[in-house]
Amino acid sequence: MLPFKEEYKDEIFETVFENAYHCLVVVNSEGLITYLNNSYCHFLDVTKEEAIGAHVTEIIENTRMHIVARSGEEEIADLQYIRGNHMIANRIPVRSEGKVVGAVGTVLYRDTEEWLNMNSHIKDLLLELEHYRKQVRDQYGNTYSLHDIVGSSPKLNAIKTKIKKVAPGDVSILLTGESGTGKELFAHSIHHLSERNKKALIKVNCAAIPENLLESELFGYEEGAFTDARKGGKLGKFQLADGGTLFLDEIGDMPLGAQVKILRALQEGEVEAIGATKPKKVDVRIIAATNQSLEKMIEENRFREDLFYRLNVIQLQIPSLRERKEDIRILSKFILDKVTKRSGKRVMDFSFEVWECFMHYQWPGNIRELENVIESAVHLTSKETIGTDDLPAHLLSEAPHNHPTDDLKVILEKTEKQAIQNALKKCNGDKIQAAKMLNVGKSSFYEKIKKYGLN
Ligand SMILES: Nc1ncnc2c1ncn2[C@@H]1O[C@H](COP(=O)(O)OP(=O)(O)OP(=O)(O)O)[C@@H](O)[C@H]1O
Repeated sequence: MLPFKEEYKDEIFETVFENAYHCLVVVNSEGLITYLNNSYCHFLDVTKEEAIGAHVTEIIENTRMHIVARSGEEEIADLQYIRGNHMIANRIPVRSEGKVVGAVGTVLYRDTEEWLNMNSHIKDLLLELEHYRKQVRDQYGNTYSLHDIVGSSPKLNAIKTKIKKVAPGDVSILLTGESGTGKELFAHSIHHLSERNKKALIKVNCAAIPENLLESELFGYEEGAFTDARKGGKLGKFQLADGGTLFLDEIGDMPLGAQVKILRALQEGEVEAIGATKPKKVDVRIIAATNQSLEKMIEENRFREDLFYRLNVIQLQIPSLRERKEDIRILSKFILDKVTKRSGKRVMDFSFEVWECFMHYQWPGNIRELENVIESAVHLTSKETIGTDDLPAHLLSEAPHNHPTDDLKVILEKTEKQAIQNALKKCNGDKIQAAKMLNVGKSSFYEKIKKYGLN
């Protein structure tokens, strides 16, 4: 084949790039746009002047071009949501002398009948997927991952790191911690991170099931096993969790009789439904949780030592809220956002005094109590900012005041904390500005914020 004449090169490029139906973008290795064709400009409603030189993330929604221009790994036929449409994106790295120097991206966008049909087909499929996801959520309860666990205190981060290490295995995990610290949330994230996440996490609240029903709840029964037995029998929680995870909540409330049966099921890997003629193999991972001291219960002969060792292969102690006060702010904001979205009420923030109160209160009911306090305050308040008059009285009685017996160090610390809080309030939470206002270095300011749990 004869090569094109050099003088047609520009025309060819012009035809291929500018008059193409698809959208085309080129970025350099820093992710800055070096070229955007007319179709794409038109679709994004930007001019070439605005786009060229800008970082691609500022111009194109959900783009990954800057990532490909760095990683050098091409991405073909990726679904990308831009301006209300599901587009098909290809991202191809450009190399020069073995080095990645940028990337070329195309998104398929043809304003034709087929594309519109395909787009609505995808929308339809996504709706269907959401429908099934909801069904799964309704059937098995919500599923949560580590991302849903709000907070970044060193204590919480240490638990998250440990969870990432132990979740993939099959070992039993015992979650201990006061009521309301989030044990159930952690159980979900362990399941989510494990290889069992395609199967269900089945929860048994050992405290909520009457002793005489526990066996049939856990192991199920066969048709005709007893007078009220349902036609066709009933699967137990162990069978439902087969291949997945069984979460035994409030394990300390499990009666001794049922403890023996659970131990047998775990040791032998099989369960026998009531009225069944032979046991059936089950493969479950156990996560148990308790807010009681099982060691103490063993001493009092209320919990079996052999079951304890079986469950306690890895123990994760979830810290109370008062042990990680650094998380109170972010948790409160997260909860406020959740409650206002649900209630539709416009409440934006907490007053300075409320923060003060939250930081001094001991939170015996932990995050569940924080949720209740915020939920009731949102309903009670008539302002956009929750004030102390929206809080229950017992929270206020723990508010701080200088004690006559405080030594100088304590008084200085209280004053320092107050000054930092005031500065942060004046600067709308902007730490760098607040540090400047108080004339302290950035790193020492951050240390103090951490020390006083103000982040
Ligand atoms: N880190 C967190 N981030 C966001 N929400 C949290 C967090 N920890 C707990 N919660 C919320 O607090 C509430 C109580 O949590 P959860 O039921 O998991 O506690 P628990 O330790 O299992 O309590 P109990 O021992 O009483 O069963 C839930 O609504 C949960 O979503």
